[in-house]
Amino acid sequence: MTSCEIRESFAIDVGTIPNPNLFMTGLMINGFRYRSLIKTIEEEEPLFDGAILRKLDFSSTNAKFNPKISPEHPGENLIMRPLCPADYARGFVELLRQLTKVGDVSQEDFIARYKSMKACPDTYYLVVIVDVNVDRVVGAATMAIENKFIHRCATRGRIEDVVVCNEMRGKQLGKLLVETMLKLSEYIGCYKTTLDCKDAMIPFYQQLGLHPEPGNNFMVKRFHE
Ligand SMILES: CC(=O)SCCNC(=O)CCNC(=O)[C@H](O)C(C)(C)COP(=O)(O)OP(=O)(O)OC[C@H]1O[C@@H](n2cnc3c(N)ncnc32)[C@H](O)[C@@H]1OP(=O)(O)O
Repeated sequence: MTSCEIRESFAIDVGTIPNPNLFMTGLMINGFRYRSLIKTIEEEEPLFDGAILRKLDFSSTNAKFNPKISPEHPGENLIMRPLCPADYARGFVELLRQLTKVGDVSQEDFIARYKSMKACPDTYYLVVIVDVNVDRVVGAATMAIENKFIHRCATRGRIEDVVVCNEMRGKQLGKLLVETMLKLSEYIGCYKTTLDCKDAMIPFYQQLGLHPEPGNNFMVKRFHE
């Protein structure tokens, strides 16, 4: 490959990524820069096609947003997008510690889990909100899709692991994350979407159109703490 071809590949690849500035850190020697770029693009590979987030109709929402926000415009200096491998370095796992016990999760553990999710297309939708000013993950939520035989081979969604970092709470991001997950599950065609939460969180989810169903119980058997 000539240096000219290398530069051409660089230009094409940079054009496909959201924030090219992040990718200008490779060595100036052509071959080295190209190799470091490829590694970086892998690190920024989204778990799923983020275009789906822009297709969600936020013209009407269960949540009241004031001011209005959406996946495309989550707030000043914020972006919402699918999880990517580089989010480990952006504090994704640390953020989860504000939700529950996480334990030791090395970068290798994280990448292995990311890859196992990525290998199941249309199943795991992990969305993050990133503060681009500080390049940190400040919010996250998951929707897992379960394919069933019942209800004529229906699909259901489960919302999991909703969290917003302490410093960013009260800015509607929690509502935005859950509303996005609900709209996403509707868009995908789920016949229902559920979540488990503590009693204290019921009012939060009720304002988003979720409600406890009389007669339906949440049962659990725990095998580990
Ligand atoms: C399925 C699950 O994952 S359940 C676990 C939920 N996650 C957690 O408990 C982790 C720790 N908590 C958090 O990360 C955050 O407090 C979240 C995600 C619950 C809320 O995030 P925020 O960005 O602060 O919420 P947001 O600003 O959108 O708040 C919206 C509204 O919910 C209300 N609210 C926020 N937290 C709570 C709560 N714990 N209980 C009841 N209401 C709440 C707010 O008062 C606000 O009401 P308003 O719109 O009438 O003013």
